[in-house]
Amino acid sequence: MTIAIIAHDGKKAEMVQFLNEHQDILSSKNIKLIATGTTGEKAKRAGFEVNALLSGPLGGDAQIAAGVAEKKVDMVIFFRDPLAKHPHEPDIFMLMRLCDVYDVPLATNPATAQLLLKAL
Ligand SMILES: O=C(CO)COP(=O)(O)O
Repeated sequence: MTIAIIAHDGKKAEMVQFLNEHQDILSSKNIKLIATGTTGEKAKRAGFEVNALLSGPLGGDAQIAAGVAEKKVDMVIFFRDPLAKHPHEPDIFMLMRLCDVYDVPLATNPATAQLLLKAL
């Protein structure tokens, strides 16, 4: 299955920590990771194999949204920063909307993401 990982700047450290804490699941279940650009680079530097797409503000969220619509993405882990403004807010809402349209599990914080991974 393909899991998309995305983190806003204020949440990238939390994402890397989350990935490290769940390394066993993420590397043992035939899971492929895709990510927005900068999140993907950080995950790669932490030792994960990730397909890094465009950076979020440059269309990365939109690429992942397209993957959801094309049924190529099975789960989205998106650590959003609710205390920051984002110039690409419309893309962020599009991604979340399409997860609801296509009934794709979407976790927007580590507690929910942990529950989703445990359910695999
Ligand atoms: O902006 C993002 C999600 O909306 C994340 O993009 P980056 O991973 O490229 O920073």
